[in-house]
Amino acid sequence: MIQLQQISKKFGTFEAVQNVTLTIENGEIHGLIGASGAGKSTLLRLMNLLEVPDCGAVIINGQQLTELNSTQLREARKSIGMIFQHFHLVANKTVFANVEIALSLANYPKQLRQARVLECLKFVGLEQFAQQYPAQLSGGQKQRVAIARALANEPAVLLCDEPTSALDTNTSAEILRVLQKVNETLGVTIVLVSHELDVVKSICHRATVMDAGQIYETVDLVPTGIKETDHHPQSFVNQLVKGGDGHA
Ligand SMILES: Nc1ncnc2c1ncn2[C@@H]1O[C@H](COP(=O)(O)OP(=O)(O)OP(=O)(O)O)[C@@H](O)[C@H]1O
Repeated sequence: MIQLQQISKKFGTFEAVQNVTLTIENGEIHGLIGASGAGKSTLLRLMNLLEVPDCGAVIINGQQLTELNSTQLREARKSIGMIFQHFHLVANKTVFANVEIALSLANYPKQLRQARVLECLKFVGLEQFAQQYPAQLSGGQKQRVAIARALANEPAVLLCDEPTSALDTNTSAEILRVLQKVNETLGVTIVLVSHELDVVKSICHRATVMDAGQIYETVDLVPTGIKETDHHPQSFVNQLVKGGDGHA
């Protein structure tokens, strides 16, 4: 369970997050949605203390992160994975090495690392790309590597900051399907920041709408499912010329 209790964060005099209290249950996919600048990313980064709150408590599965020293925080962060809009892969390392980094940073036993990396790459469908470099991959493949890296230490929570915003509709659907599999088969709690309503509606069980650094409302959702998009070239022509729904 993720518990945010009356947390606030200022940048200079600007209050990016103001007195937010929110509980996210284990096993949920929870969306954070709102206009640009509403404070979604800041709130997400407060959940693993990438941003340190000015006041309030961040409690993950009973552990109050805001009270930990740096060694304890490093240990606690093993159970909180994170992915980003622009993937944040290391360009001069192979796909395999990118995932392995997470294990070495966590002092995962050396003799078990290779098997664990391959297991994570297999989970995201990329085991055959282990020796490629990020530049040789599509955006969707890069995001899948980032997911494999985030899963390496078997996190209980996965924080996702606009994970599909740099991707086209079909690739976005592919990543949402992987995130749903992470939630359903591994039981990982997911917090998903997005400015796209369709993304949140497709896989989230609840969503929190943010406005000007505060929670406007939290709502229950019934996920609508991930929609396939028709990418036949005629569908693009139809959308361009007729402003239709894209179905040829
Ligand atoms: N490190 C920082 N230093 C100064 N201001 C910041 C910093 N990080 C965020 N802000 C400001 O805090 C506000 C909230 O930013 P945040 O990125 O959390 O919003 P957001 O809802 O995720 O918006 P977007 O979708 O545009 O990323 C913005 O006005 C932003 O400029």
